[in-house]
Amino acid sequence: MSETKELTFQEIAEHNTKKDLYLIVHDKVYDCSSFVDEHPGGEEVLLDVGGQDSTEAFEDVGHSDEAREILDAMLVGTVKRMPGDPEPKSAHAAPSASSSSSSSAGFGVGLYAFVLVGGAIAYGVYNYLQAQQAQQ
Ligand code: HEM
Repeated sequence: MSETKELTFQEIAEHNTKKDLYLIVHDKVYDCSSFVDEHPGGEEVLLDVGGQDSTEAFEDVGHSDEAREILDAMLVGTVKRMPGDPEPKSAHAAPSASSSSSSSAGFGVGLYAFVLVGGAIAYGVYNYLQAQQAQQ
């Protein structure tokens, strides 16, 4: 079994049955046919992503190092990308990029709120002190 074998999306997509099941995880191709019956998460989830990129599904579950070792043992090759093929899926790149921009936006809104509330309190205190002075 050669680790440098390259398979196109079309070739991989043909392996989508229980007896002949290829999955893509992080642009590597794995033959999971022998593992389907043993998967602790059930065969259904593996068949759902058979012949497709299952990187997100695999990473979302937070699989253990043991799961990754099992995966390594089933390696058959890498994905050969052709024009028009889907982009590699990364479970982490998109959320981290959007969360950093939303957190900076959140900081901006929080800063405005802080200035407004602080100004209102200062104004209230100023009025209170003026009223106190007027009474004396
Ligand atoms: C072919 C690649 C996969 C391998 C080698 C694999 C292996 C494993 C292993 C060893 C476990 C036991 C817990 C652990 O060690 O993390 C597990 C659990 C699980 N897997 Fe996978 N898995 C694969 C793909 C998937 C995919 C694509 C899904 C889709 C959602 C999935 C869903 C689950 C779920 C839900 C559990 C938890 C089961 C439970 O705790 O009841 N797995 N997997």
